[in-house]
Amino acid sequence: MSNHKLFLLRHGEGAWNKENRFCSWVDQKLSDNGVLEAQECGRLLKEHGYEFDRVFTSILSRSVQTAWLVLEAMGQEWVPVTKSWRLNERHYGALIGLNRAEMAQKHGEEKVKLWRRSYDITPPPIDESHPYFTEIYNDRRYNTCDVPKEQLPRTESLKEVLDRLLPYWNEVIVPEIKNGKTVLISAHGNSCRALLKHLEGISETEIVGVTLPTGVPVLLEMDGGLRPVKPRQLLGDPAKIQAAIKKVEDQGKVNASNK
Ligand SMILES: O=C(OP(=O)(O)O)[C@H](O)COP(=O)(O)O
Repeated sequence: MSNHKLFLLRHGEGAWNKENRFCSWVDQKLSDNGVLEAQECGRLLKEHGYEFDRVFTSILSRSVQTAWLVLEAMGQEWVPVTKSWRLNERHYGALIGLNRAEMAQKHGEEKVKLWRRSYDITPPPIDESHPYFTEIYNDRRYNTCDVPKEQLPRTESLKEVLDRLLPYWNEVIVPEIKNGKTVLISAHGNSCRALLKHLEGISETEIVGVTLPTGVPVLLEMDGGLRPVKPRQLLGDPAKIQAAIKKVEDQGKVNASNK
């Protein structure tokens, strides 16, 4: 049997990617540039001749909007799209809304890197006094989850993202892939990193060095047991992809440009 192809995609640039703020569960839309990134991603996938059977997104608008734009650019708008909070971005707790460069100024770049990229460090939880608490937890979308609202996270490490994502991956997405379906997961920087860690067996130390740029599809080819048969491929111009990764890494530096 031929290998399975799985595509992971971090949505196009959102308004807060541009402002260098931890966005997480705040529902920002794509920026104008993010719309272009998603459309360009769809054109690239179409040029390669890829066809999707199923698309999975989080319940945050930027991942849903990206999936729509990609499918539209590919002429595959009819493909079923399924949404789950389990693909949401990592819940950044009390860090939500804060500017990364200002945090680096205050706490040091190393600390910010640990908050952003380590496997098991959990930021302080969000509480009711946080400026975005009500906006997040009063949002109707969180009444639709498969756990009661009170049990939704108030902060998460990458490990905790993987813990809530894995049941959905195993019970909903894996059967589709094993049935021969080609799947696109349009999600977020850290929900995609968590899944990559699981699929590629990346160590807790090595995952710190994995950063995903916005709007760049990651192709994983896997055998029947869903073990990768070759290294992940980031599709597109390698120089542009490296520059985009550096831009995300630099967001945690004191003199990040926010551009
Ligand atoms: O909302 C976020 O990610 P997203 O833009 O992939 O949805 C996070 O704020 C990403 O932040 P990070 O790159 O510091 O982990």
